[in-house]
Amino acid sequence: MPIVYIALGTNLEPRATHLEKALELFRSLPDVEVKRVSSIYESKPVGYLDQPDFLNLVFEADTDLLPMDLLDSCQNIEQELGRVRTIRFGPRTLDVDIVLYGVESIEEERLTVPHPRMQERSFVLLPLQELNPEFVVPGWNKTVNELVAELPPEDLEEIWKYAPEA
Ligand SMILES: Nc1ncnc2c1ncn2[C@@H]1O[C@H](COP(=O)(O)OP(=O)(O)OP(=O)(O)O)[C@@H](O)[C@H]1O
Ligand SMILES: Nc1nc2c(c(=O)[nH]1)N=C(CO)CN2
Repeated sequence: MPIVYIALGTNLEPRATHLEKALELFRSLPDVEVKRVSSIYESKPVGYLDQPDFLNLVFEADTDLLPMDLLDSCQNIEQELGRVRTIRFGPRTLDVDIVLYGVESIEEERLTVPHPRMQERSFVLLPLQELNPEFVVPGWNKTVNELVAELPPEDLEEIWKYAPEA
């Protein structure tokens, strides 16, 4: 059964509630076993800047779902949390990204894994580093620790860590 890492992000209040609710929905899926959840990280928006700050976390899960079925489940949970897609990279009640699906590299129209922007995102790499620092990321052939070390120093200064989710 592959271990997967899934990233959650939210920048519309109540942000912490959206993360809690999303984890609850993932925990209720019969084919997904949530194993560990990172701390919550707060950071300024990356990309489209004129929007509120984000809360992000990453969780680790075992799953029997094939990648596309896992993506469907992630998108269903996004919908349940009421996300309305407007501006690309813009505000959202919940964004769910599949960061890693075991050691697989996937290039499909609807799904690219490892997530194609993970290596430039402190809000993905820092929570992932908490959970699996020595994991070798397929495609980059670098560990999570090495990818974190390559982030610009300011990206590590402008991100705030809070206690792990219960
Ligand atoms: N690894 C992945 N995880 C989740 N969605 C993915 C992934 N790879 C490709 N996608 C596709 O990306 C599409 C757009 O996703 P979304 O609207 O969440 O982008 P975004 O959140 O604005 O940007 P980003 O993907 O950089 O977080 C989704 O419909 C999905 O099919
Ligand atoms: N800090 C932060 N910035 C972002 C995020 C996010 O989750 N956190 N998600 C984005 C689009 O997916 C764009 N910018």
